[in-house]
Amino acid sequence: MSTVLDVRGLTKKYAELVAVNGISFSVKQGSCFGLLGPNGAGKTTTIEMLEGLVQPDAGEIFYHGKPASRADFQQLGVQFQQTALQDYLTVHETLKLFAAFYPKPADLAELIQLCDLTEILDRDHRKLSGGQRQRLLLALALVNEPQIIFLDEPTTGLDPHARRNFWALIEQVKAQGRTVILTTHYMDEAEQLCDQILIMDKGNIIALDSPEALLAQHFCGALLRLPDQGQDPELPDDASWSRAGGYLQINSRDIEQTIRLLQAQQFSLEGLFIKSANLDDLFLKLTGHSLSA
Ligand SMILES: Nc1ncnc2c1ncn2[C@@H]1O[C@H](COP(=O)(O)OP(=O)(O)OP(=O)(O)O)[C@@H](O)[C@H]1O
Repeated sequence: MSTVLDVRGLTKKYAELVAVNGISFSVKQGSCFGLLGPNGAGKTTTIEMLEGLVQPDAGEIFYHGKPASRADFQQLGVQFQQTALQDYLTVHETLKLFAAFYPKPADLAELIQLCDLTEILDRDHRKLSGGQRQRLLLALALVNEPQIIFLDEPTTGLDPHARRNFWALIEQVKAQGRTVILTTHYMDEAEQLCDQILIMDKGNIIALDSPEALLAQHFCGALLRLPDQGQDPELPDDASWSRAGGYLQINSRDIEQTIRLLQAQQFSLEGLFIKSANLDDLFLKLTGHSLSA
């Protein structure tokens, strides 16, 4: 897979605040790249620099191996969280309006089928459900046939069924060889869709790799969670533990040995819960708080 986007030392300052602090990463064609981080981490500022909307103070952006140009920015597909659409237009009219902005728009019939808009073509776009609106916004972001598409929290506020439908749609967009750059507050979404994730905090990269590699680097074995009983556990060196949200969380390679040790140390096992680590746990470990919306 070739590299479609290469970012080196990207920096943005607002007065004394370093919103993005010299970050570097690259994105492969046809992959889904997830940008995650708590509020104020610098995700939006980063995305806006990549989209050509904000001028970096330092660093370089390369699209397809060349310094980013105006033409590159114009060829991006961008799905905003909030897009002001023309009132009183139907879904079909809105699509046609957006298509008219571009010299070589996508085939609208194909786009309508891809984004599953056939049933709602004649509906006023203000009367759509959350999932339908997101599918329309995605179609609008694809109308200029972009090879790289930016999605800003595309499933926020959708019900689980609509989120899963939207994920299937993203998979189809990826299968067409397009590259997806996604910001999300949902860890399960990142785990499901992203080939690579970048976790930011206070303008810096705190983790960058595939979800599987990051979980393997930071966790071994399973996670045991039990209600915090105010006592510190004594565990072997290869186990680690932390306290959060009224729970004691232990990452241990040997579950049986850990349970025996806890019992020997007079911990009650009532409420004990064992699970494998996911990106939520990773986020909590790296930033000290959960990202779950
Ligand atoms: N135009 C601006 N002027 C001054 N400060 C700004 C501006 N834009 C962003 N910031 C600051 O830069 C930091 C990074 O903001 P940014 O919006 O990039 O974070 P984020 O990770 O996208 O957060 P969120 O998840 O809340 O959208 C924040 O401290 C924010 O207050």
